[in-house]
Amino acid sequence: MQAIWDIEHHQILPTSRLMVDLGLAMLVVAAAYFLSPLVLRKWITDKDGHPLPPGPPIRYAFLRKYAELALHDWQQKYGPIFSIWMGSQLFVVISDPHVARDLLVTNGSVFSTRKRYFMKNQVILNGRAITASPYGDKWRQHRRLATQVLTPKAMQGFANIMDYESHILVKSLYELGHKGEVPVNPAHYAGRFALNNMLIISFGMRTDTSEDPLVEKALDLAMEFMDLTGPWSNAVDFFEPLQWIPTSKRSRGIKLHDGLIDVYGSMIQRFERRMKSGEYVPDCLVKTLLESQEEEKLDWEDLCMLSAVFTLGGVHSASRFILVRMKATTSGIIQWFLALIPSHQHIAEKAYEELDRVIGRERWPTAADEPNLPYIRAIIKEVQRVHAPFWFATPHCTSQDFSYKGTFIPKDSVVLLNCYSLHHNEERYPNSFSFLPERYLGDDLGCGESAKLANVMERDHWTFGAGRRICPGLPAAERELWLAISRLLWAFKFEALPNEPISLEEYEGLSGRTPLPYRLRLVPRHNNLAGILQAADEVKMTW
Ligand code: HEM
Repeated sequence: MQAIWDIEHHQILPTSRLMVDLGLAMLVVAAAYFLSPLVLRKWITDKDGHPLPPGPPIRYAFLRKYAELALHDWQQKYGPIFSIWMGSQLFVVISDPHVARDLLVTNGSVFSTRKRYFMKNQVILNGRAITASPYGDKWRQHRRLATQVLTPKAMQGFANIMDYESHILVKSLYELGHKGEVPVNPAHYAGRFALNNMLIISFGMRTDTSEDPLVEKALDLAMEFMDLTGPWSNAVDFFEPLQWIPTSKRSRGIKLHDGLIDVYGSMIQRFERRMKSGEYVPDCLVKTLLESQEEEKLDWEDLCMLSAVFTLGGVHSASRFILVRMKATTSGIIQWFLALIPSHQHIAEKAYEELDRVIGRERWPTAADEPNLPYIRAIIKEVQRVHAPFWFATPHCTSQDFSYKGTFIPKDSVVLLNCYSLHHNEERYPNSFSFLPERYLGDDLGCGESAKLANVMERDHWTFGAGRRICPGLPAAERELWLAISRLLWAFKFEALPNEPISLEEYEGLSGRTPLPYRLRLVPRHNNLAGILQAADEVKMTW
């Protein structure tokens, strides 16, 4: 039998006994580690003795598959603000509109930085791309540059192309569906719609076919980004020693970072060549960045990451897409809308009534019609409430200690906006688990204006986050969603397939959520559709 020399007691121990002792010691250490919140919750207080927000007495290594359900249970048990430990990271979870306003908006100077998530913010985005930047001058500078092309006024410059893209979306689905005879999975086309809109805003270009190699590359990168990031998905973010182990996931993160620099870097170089040769280039993010690069002291990685996050972020959240050649599929708000509507025919009927009455059948809705179609607006808001793509927005982080209503929120806490519970607040949204667009009738505000309301209980929803980090792409996203959804409703009836139920409960994605793949029939509502769709053919834009 193998033996080992025990230095302290000067005796030989059998290896098996030593292994058992070691195993036991490790168990004790692990138990002490995972149960330490029992003690820490008493120890960690502010100078006035206020404890952390209440929460479970153990540390978690992972949460169950649909983490929002765990958080919803906890908010029912612990209240509107609670705390949990994921590994070594303390999370403070906000589930109430007043608390969200008090902390993220009123005290935005404390609650607006980002945790240096190892995978997303360090390895992949390297602290850049606005979303990964710590709160401070660099973040302010990058956000200011980016929002120049995203203001509602700047959106006017992209109005025609967004209009055109929604045309192509409806046309593609019409052709694919053969007048409702062939069931369609709309995800790829919805994704291409969003991708083209973002490419126009970022690079002043679009893809002309859904098999475009550029789309393929961008989709690959976006899929990988979604797989690798997420507020709860990476143990490596919460157990720091794991960050030093060269795992395959870590290698994928590094490869993705390099891929983003490669793909977006070469797109920027091509754009720059055109600019320098005197060729016409449209106003867009990359033009703004290149023109101000020297003055703003932007390095190459800044340029690549800013343009990448716009393209990926916009597509990623505005309407997920599908990689048809692989089994992986994704989708977003447009996907959820199309998943919901076949089982809510009475809502579709009301929408048709409004469209026929206000718009008629000789033309279809435009951006200018939005104020006159309150029911369609209400449908879009309700889809965003019931199926927000990110149940936890993007986590914020505290930059200093903060005391709030008898609780203590330490510096470096990750602060999570629990949109699932916020969106199922029965006081604000009676019958909150039902899809009821009527609840938004009379709400004439856009999401950006609604987020500024003094009475936070009147805010429409929290899908775009809150406070100083609120999504800067909101005007673009709203315009896109309006054009796509109002036109889809004008054009089609939506029918589920008898033997292919569409799940509204299950979903895919860790950092964002999209429905499981499904098919439906899109039946033209009237004969005028064909005529209107003939008016625009695909435009090939070279660059
Ligand atoms: C339906 C579509 C979209 C949804 C639901 C969405 C949602 C979000 C959310 C929840 C955040 C985090 C906010 C926070 O930290 O409180 C965010 C941030 C961000 N979004 Fe969006 N977004 C959408 C579309 C877009 C588009 C179209 C763009 C670009 C054109 C964009 C660019 C960004 C950027 C750059 C950030 C980071 C902001 C910062 O950290 O300061 N998003 N978005």
